[in-house]
Amino acid sequence: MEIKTIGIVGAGQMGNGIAHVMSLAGYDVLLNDISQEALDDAMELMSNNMARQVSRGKITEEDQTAALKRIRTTQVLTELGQTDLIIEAATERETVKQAIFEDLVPHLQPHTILTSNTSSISITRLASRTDRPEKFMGFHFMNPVPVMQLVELIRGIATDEQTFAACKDVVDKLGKTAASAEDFPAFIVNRILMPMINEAVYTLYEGVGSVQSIDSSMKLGANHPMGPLELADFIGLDTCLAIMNVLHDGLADTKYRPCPLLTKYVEAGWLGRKTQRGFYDYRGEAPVPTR
Ligand SMILES: CC(=O)CC(=O)SCCNC(=O)CCNC(=O)[C@H](O)C(C)(C)COP(=O)(O)OP(=O)(O)OC[C@H]1O[C@@H](n2cnc3c(N)ncnc32)[C@H](O)[C@@H]1OP(=O)(O)O
Ligand SMILES: NC(=O)C1=CN([C@@H]2O[C@H](COP(=O)(O)OP(=O)(O)OC[C@H]3O[C@@H](n4cnc5c(N)ncnc54)[C@H](OP(=O)(O)O)[C@@H]3O)[C@@H](O)[C@H]2O)C=CC1
Repeated sequence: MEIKTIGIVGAGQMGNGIAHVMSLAGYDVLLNDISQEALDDAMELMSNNMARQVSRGKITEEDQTAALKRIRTTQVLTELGQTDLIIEAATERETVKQAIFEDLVPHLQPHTILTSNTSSISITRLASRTDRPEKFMGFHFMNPVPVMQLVELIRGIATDEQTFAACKDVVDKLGKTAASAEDFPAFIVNRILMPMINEAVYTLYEGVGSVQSIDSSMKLGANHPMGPLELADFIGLDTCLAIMNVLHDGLADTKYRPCPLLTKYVEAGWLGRKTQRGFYDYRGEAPVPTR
């Protein structure tokens, strides 16, 4: 079955990036969020990001105009039932995702494929709450979506071959590279990346280094494009903590214990770039370390 229309749930940093690349690849996109403000912000951000791509010669102005025309927004989740493929990219909380899929199910066409952009949560468990576990899988983009080459594709226990092939075809049409991961907590990228970020927070917590020295060390000493604390702020500290909790609960090993300092930042509402404060304070001209 050929996929033509894509529904995206959640217009945060991932939802807007996914809508951006899907529309440029020629798909009709219906973007949903509970907040009209989030939908308006996403449209503005996509327009700005595409304008930058135009100015760098990566796409033409015609590409940008045509892509933006292919995106519709809605606060009514059930309208997404008319699309061929749904990618859920709402907050990393299992109860939120389950409620979204439960609301969607009665409104889906028989052929609609359901996927989640979850960073860590069991695909098999999410699928089991729907009417179509065979047409359900993980479709995990990396941040920032327009720049990062990888998409992790995760089969749940019941995912069928046609569903996997249809999603792989979409990844190919985006010009990105698919990696297949088994359905275990946090899959491949976050199973490896998130304990490193958590360890960087422990390094800060134990006073081994400051925010600046930890980030500089990993940038200059290990050639990482961003330091681990800068990257944590970029991902969102709430998302980082949620992933560590899934690893800790799902693998029952103390080596995945979330650092209490990470928990404290999240409890303070200091979630990183999206709230303007995390391991750095972004409210001034240049980011200032908060420790
Ligand atoms: C948590 C999960 O579940 C999984 C994850 O996603 S984990 C996170 C994975 N992501 C990473 O590890 C990102 C690590 N960081 C990087 O790779 C780089 O710092 C970065 C690509 C984000 C920025 O690179 P940089 O060189 O510092 O900055 P900058 O020059 O501004 O950007 C590089 C290019 O990306 C583009 N870019 C950056 N953000 C963009 C966005 N949101 N949309 C479109 N283009 C963007 C820039 O326009 C620029 O393009 P050109 O090459 O044409 O100039
Ligand atoms: N950040 C990252 O680097 C990556 C994140 N992911 C995953 O992508 C998903 C989204 O993350 P991200 O974009 O960073 O998160 P954000 O916090 O930026 O965005 C989440 C969006 O979902 C909205 N939302 C919450 N509940 C609902 C709902 N019931 N229906 C519709 N929209 C809803 C939120 O609205 P409001 O703000 O009003 O609550 C918000 O606009 C998560 O599962 C995350 O793990 C995957 C790869 C990388």
